[in-house]
Amino acid sequence: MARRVTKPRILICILRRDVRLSDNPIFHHASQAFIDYDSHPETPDTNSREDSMISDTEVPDFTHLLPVYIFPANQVEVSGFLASDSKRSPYPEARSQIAGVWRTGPHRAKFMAEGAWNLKERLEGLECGSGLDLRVGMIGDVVENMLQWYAKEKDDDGNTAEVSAIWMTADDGTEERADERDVKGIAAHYGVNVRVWEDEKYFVDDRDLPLDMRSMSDLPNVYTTFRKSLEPLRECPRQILPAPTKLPPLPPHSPPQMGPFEIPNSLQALIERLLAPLNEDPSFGLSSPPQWPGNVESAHPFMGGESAAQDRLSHLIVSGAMSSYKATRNGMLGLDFSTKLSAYLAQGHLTARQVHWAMADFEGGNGEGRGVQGYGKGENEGTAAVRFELLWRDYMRLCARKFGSRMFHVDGIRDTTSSKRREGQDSYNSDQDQSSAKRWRYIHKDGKAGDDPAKTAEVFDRFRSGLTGIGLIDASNRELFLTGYTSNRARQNVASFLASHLGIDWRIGAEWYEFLLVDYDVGSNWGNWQYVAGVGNDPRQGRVFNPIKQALDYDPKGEYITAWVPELRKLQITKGIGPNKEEVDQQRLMGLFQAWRLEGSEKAQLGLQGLEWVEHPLVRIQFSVNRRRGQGNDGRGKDRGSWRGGRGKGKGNRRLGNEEKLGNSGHGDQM
Ligand SMILES: Cc1cc2nc3c(=O)[nH]c(=O)nc-3n(C[C@H](O)[C@H](O)[C@H](O)COP(=O)(O)OP(=O)(O)OC[C@H]3O[C@@H](n4cnc5c(N)ncnc54)[C@H](O)[C@@H]3O)c2cc1C
Repeated sequence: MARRVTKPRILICILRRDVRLSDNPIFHHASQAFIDYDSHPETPDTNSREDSMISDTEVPDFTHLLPVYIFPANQVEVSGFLASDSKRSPYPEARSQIAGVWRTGPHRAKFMAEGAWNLKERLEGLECGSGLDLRVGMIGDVVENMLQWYAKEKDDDGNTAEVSAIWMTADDGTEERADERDVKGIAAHYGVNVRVWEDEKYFVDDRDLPLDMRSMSDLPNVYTTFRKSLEPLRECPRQILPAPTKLPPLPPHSPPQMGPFEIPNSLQALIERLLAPLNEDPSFGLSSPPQWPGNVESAHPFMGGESAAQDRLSHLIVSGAMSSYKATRNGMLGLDFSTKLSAYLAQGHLTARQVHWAMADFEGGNGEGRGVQGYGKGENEGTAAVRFELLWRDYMRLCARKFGSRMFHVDGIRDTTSSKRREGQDSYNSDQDQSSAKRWRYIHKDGKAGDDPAKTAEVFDRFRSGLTGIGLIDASNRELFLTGYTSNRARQNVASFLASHLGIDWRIGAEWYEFLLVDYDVGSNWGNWQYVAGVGNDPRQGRVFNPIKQALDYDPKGEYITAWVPELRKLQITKGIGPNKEEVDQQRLMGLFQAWRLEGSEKAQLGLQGLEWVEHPLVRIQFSVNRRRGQGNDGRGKDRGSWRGGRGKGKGNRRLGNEEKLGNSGHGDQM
């Protein structure tokens, strides 16, 4: 049907962490409104829309849709996009507040670029003239630039194009909410209406939360209480919004990228621009950065984007990995011990309810996975455990909404009374004047813990480089540096080690994770760090992970440690127990877990003698095993041998062993 010839009226959609075509409220409603309008241009039929969220008055009158994905300059370093060497970026470097590390590292920058590019291709593939513009800058600046440009620009017929509305999806991070306020303020100045849609990438839709929880002050401070209020979890998620097949076309003209930046026109060039400033110092400030060991593969070799996310989800169903998830989720090596969906979920390449419905179809026998064990047999242990974990993610997100900048405070979210007192204050840096319940060691100031910030910085450097001398911690930090991923089990140990064994301000660990994680998510990262550091919403405070016992339980053959710490590969940890029979020698395993325990001659033979991390580990954890022959460990925490855990030398190293978190029982508040 021919459209009325009129000046273009543009709906601008700002995309942030909702980089997908399917199950995306913005694209769904833009498509619905457009199709309705296309069939009945004079009397748009708003009643036919599926979702009651959108009312007649809220449907903007638009002829064109301009989706825009913005790399935000405060989170992603954008100086690589400068149009020439002589230009200077108007933005400060995108570095963290305390440790001064990049906020977005190479793994996630690449993943984000792949995600945005994939969406661009998917939109262009609809063949209705749609597409995606990529921009860099602060979100408010980009929007202002666009509104200014449209206010001045004439189209081919001499008409000024008109921006009829701006749509974006809500996000719970403090910076993201500030962006939303900026956009609203700027748009109001230009007389443009802004609609911020519910963020629908979570397991439980906000609109379905129990009434008393909608006001955040009533969000339970304990996950179990939250979960129980929503069970049965399988019945929680809403239906998926279908991917549109037709969208309004891009406007005839769109504002160019504002100077001094320019946007390249291929994915490869986009990635190069993002990585250019990071590549100036590939050691990222470390004196001995981890090097790729041979013969090991990344546990997260996946590329970003909605298409890759759907492929991964489908693989998890048809391979049976989703159904075996409960048994394997505490693993550390390989592709399928856990879902590896976190990065897709964090960037909004995938929604939690898409994961739910893929599993529900399998459980109901009407989806993929025919022939796989459990097909058509309802919820199984694995699929139930995935739902349980997805709800953790929801909970962390709601905590971020509830506690705002308190998520970044050294005392965490526990000190809620003083948090109320200090409401409105940027508490990220307010530790200067607050008395912490715990004395932390800082790298940026004297923490009054008898420490020296310069020394703490050295210790932090060794921690990040995987040179602490504790095998599990070193393997995980090297893996993280090199691949952008490390398992949940390893993350818990690493966070606990920094906060409890080393007594270092947990926030610099969280900043380091923010920099490196491919799946970084503000609520999940800062919430989990707080939880493990003992300043978050763990109902049992003061738990400390013993990385030796944890290694014994979850890496009983030392495979994970030797994969990432190749210096230890030649250490023979088995002994003969009969003709052609071998078993792991627990005493030698202890040498793998902490190399300082090896005999001098053995260290010399293995080339370990004289290495700082071997001779002078950051912490020595006294731990011995007394295992009867033949009583092995099944690698999933079912250790039946006896052991004695003792007090280590590091400060803050308290209540090791018995007080550590439960194994993989799946009970209580375990993450
Ligand atoms: C110190 C620390 C920092 C963390 N930082 C992040 C982060 O920045 N982003 C992030 O997504 N997760 C974070 N986690 C949680 C968890 O480690 C990862 O979600 C998980 O390891 C990702 O791998 P997966 O997708 O294979 O997880 P799976 O084990 O397959 O779990 C399925 C999904 O459930 C969710 N999930 C699982 N565990 C948790 C949890 N403890 N908290 C919140 N969601 C969870 C994730 O979305 C995950 O993709 C952190 C955990 C710790 C201890």
